[in-house]
Amino acid sequence: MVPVITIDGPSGSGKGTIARRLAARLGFGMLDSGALYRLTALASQNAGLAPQAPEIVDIARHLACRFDEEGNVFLNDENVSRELRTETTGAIASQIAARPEVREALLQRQRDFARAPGLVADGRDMGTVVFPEAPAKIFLDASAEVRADRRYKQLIENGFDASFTALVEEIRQRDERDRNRSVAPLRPAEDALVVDSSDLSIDEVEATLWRYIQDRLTDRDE
Ligand SMILES: Nc1ncnc2c1ncn2[C@@H]1O[C@H](COP(=O)(O)OP(=O)(O)O)[C@@H](O)[C@H]1O
Ligand SMILES: Nc1ccn([C@H]2C[C@H](O)[C@@H](COP(=O)(O)OP(=O)(O)O)O2)c(=O)n1
Repeated sequence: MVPVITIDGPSGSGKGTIARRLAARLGFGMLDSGALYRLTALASQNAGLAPQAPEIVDIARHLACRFDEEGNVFLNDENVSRELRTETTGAIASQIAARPEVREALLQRQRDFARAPGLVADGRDMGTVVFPEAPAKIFLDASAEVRADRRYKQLIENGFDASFTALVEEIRQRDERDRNRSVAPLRPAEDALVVDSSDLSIDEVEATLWRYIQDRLTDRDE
């Protein structure tokens, strides 16, 4: 079986950053599962649909999207990388993601990303639902204040308008919805390594996870 490394955790915990570093180091592919929920949110908004509209299930099932090597994301051949990262899109993605039938529509597409030589997959339910057999599972966390601060800096750096106070509230709401939904709620898999990165640099997180992954992938080969 293709080795999969799962990285789950709340918004701003550093999943995407660490997933990119680990994938590059291992020469593995990447799945940014949040992007699929964000793409569904964007396509639904473009079609003028509310988050509860029944048509959204079909939109999720037939998403015409593409990811390139530089991290760009395309929806119907249009580069939507920038729109995808806004907090508004994140909030709608979180609402849509609470619907079991939307999650089901995206399930196989996510599993299809597992191809040789391996995959690093980040999201909310990678270790619990999508890849329960993964040999290495990580749950990345950080305090809500630290996560809001990171997101604020990231948005400003990328030229977006952002309010720190609004971000703290948005992150709080999204955490609550993602953790308390009935299907695939955000939680660590029983066999996940939980790392709180509040007081760790990106390099320190990477070093800790690298050791864990080496151990897990070696165990598997024995
Ligand atoms: N350990 C860390 N210390 C400081 N900043 C971090 C750390 N991990 C991630 N970041 C920064 O926080 C921001 C959000 O990280 P990101 O990987 O997008 O989080 P997620 O994918 O979990 O939402 C990015 O600007 C990233 O560079
Ligand atoms: N595997 C996943 C990935 C994302 N989601 C939902 C819940 C999240 O709030 C949104 C956006 O996820 P995304 O990982 O892009 O968000 P962050 O980068 O962590 O802020 O999608 C999910 O339910 N399951």
